[in-house]
Amino acid sequence: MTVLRFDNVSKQYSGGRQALREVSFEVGAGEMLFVTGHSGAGKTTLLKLIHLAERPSRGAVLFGEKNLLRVRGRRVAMHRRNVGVVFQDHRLLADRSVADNVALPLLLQGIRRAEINKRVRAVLDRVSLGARAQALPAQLSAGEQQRVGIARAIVAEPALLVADEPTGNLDPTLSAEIMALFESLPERGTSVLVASHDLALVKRMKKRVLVLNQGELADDIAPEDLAE
Ligand SMILES: Nc1ncnc2c1ncn2[C@@H]1O[C@H](COP(=O)(O)OP(=O)(O)OP(=O)(O)O)[C@@H](O)[C@H]1O
Repeated sequence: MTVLRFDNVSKQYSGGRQALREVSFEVGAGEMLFVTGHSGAGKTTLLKLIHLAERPSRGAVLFGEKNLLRVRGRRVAMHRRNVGVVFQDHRLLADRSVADNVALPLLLQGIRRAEINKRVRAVLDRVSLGARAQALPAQLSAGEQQRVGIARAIVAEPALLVADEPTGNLDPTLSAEIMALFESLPERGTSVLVASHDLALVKRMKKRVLVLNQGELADDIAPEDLAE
């Protein structure tokens, strides 16, 4: 089963910059893969087209059976329930506790408070932040804040998680912990697409790698073909 399909997708920003050129690939259910490339190669743009922060100039993005071109208005919020997003800069609400930040996607779905509390506790335990549930984001380290962002992105068990440089500012031990968490998601039904320019990390993970070069999909490397 295919979770995501890019069909000859191009993106030209209104400033004239061509960020993506005729990019085509598919992501299967239960797959974890990376997208890599130099700064400006188009990684963030590619992720934005998936969570509808941007629209393609040409081509189609399909999410399951759905052509995202047709997802407009109120349906955008519904689509985003199925896509968890981890931003490099966390984007946590500063005046809400860790638990309240993580609860947000479930609140938007109208889930009962008791059920929300249960799910928030479980996901905070998974990212080893059970003891910090009542802290404010500013009271946490950068790595802890990133883990809160990840907890918020996975709490609603989306079909796909997209993460933009999720280990950008983290030390190697924390990066490894976050990658281990991501690796555990496919068996729970969430596919994972991670944008990273950290080639050493990408190679270590031994997953499929999409390589972007100036907006073109220059390579689509299977795990077994990754050079040491
Ligand atoms: N909103 C925008 N308006 C105009 N041009 C943009 C916009 N966002 C990105 N670009 C341009 O599109 C190209 C691709 O940018 P993008 O952020 O997707 O690359 P990236 O691979 O994520 O880079 P980085 O690793 O530095 O984050 C760049 O040339 C960038 O300057």
